[in-house]
Amino acid sequence: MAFENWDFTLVIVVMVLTFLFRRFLTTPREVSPESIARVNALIKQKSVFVAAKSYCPYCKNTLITLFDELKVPKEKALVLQLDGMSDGLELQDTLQQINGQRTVPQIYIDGKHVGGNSELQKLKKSGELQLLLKKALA
Ligand SMILES: N[C@@H](CCC(=O)N[C@@H](CS)C(=O)NCC(=O)O)C(=O)O
Repeated sequence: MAFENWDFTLVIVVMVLTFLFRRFLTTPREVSPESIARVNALIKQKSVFVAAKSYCPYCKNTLITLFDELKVPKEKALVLQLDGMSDGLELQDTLQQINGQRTVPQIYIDGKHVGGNSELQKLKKSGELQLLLKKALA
């Protein structure tokens, strides 16, 4: 019994150390200026830009908020599912280089970085998101 508890503790310790190592000691891959220019152009291509991953629940929530609740017209938005793209990792590295955020979703409205789903939901609650979208889609 006592051993089982130690096993569990060890697993937790390894998970925490792995997280800390990945979070603080690994640097993102170098990305080329061309890649930065390409991603900046993608961000500005439509009024709304979302970089997502198909299995990500935060991304699903963001897409529901934008398209189902706030009725953003699909043609006004560029949604990239990074996990379905051969250069998805490079795009994610480049986004991280541009705005410092690693996680998805990454949301831009009118070319401006909004953040992830939690920031989007906060903006929706305050009513700011609706105003931002109204301006961006006008
Ligand atoms: N607080 C973030 C959480 C987002 C998050 O944790 N996303 C996960 C996927 S569900 C992620 O990006 N993990 C790293 C990765 O996929 O590279 C938000 O609200 O957007």
